[in-house]
Amino acid sequence: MQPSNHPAAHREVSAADALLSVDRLRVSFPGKGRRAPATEVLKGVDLAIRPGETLGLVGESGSGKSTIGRAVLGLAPVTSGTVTFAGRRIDRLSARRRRGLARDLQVVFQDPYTSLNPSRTVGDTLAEPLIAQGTAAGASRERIADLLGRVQLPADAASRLPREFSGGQRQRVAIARALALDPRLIICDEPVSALDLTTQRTVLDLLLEIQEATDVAYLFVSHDLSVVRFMSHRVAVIHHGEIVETGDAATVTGTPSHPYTRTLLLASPVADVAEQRRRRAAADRVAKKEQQT
Ligand SMILES: Nc1ncnc2c1ncn2[C@@H]1O[C@H](COP(=O)(O)OP(=O)(O)OP(=O)(O)O)[C@@H](O)[C@H]1O
Repeated sequence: MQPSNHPAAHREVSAADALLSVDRLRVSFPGKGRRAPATEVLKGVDLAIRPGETLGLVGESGSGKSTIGRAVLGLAPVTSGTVTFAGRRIDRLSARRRRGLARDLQVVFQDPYTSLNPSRTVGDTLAEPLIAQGTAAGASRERIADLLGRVQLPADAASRLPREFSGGQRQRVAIARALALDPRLIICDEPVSALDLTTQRTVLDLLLEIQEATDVAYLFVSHDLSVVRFMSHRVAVIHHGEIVETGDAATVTGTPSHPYTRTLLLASPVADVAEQRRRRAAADRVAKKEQQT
């Protein structure tokens, strides 16, 4: 394998510019049996995101994408390394301080069918973070109407239950909940993979519109290179728990320098058969050249 170009690329974002910085992050999960060895899932990951920026994180299933998001949220066991948000270390926060961080750091999960409480109305779901942060009931009703408008759901959605909505509409509710406290960063963990193609596009467009209006930053996790290319300013590629390539989205997804990214690019479906042939030919040429050297 070609050496990673990652350490140099990580310096694209200086510590002073970063809203989120993940440095040499290692995460291990304990083995299943008493004697089973621990599995190291993240092996020294470095990432940085600027305010208002989307960093796409792409890699195949099991590569460790969600674990990065979960570690940032304090939900995965960090063995070593640091996570810094807005200049403050957040990798070893107490539960109370972690709750305080919810104002600035939110998440949208993959599955809109399990991420919403089925017995709570949409209005109650949206009120929860507002009330937890001390917003008065009257002000939160207004805010809920505003949030529903922002995600293009009707005002009467507040009195309905999740089961009355389609997958795409539920994901809009999850996005509205994430936006409730005007966060600075949202971790979007495969936010459209459970949706059909047309619905995917409308949800992605909505996320872009929200970013344009609020300057929120996204860590956008997906196994789908074409979705990541569409959404991201910069892209990081993860393979077996290591970042193998980072750079601006057009370069990483158009002329990748790491063989693994080229494999991902070939696996990414394109409607144009001629374009797919061109990609294959280009990849074959690079592979031949590498064999010769
Ligand atoms: N709580 C856990 N305990 C043990 N192993 C875990 C745990 N969570 C994740 N893993 C393992 O860590 C590895 C990375 O998982 P992760 O969910 O981060 O991958 P991913 O790239 O997001 O893949 P996918 O797109 O399929 O979710 C997998 O092998 C997974 O089985």
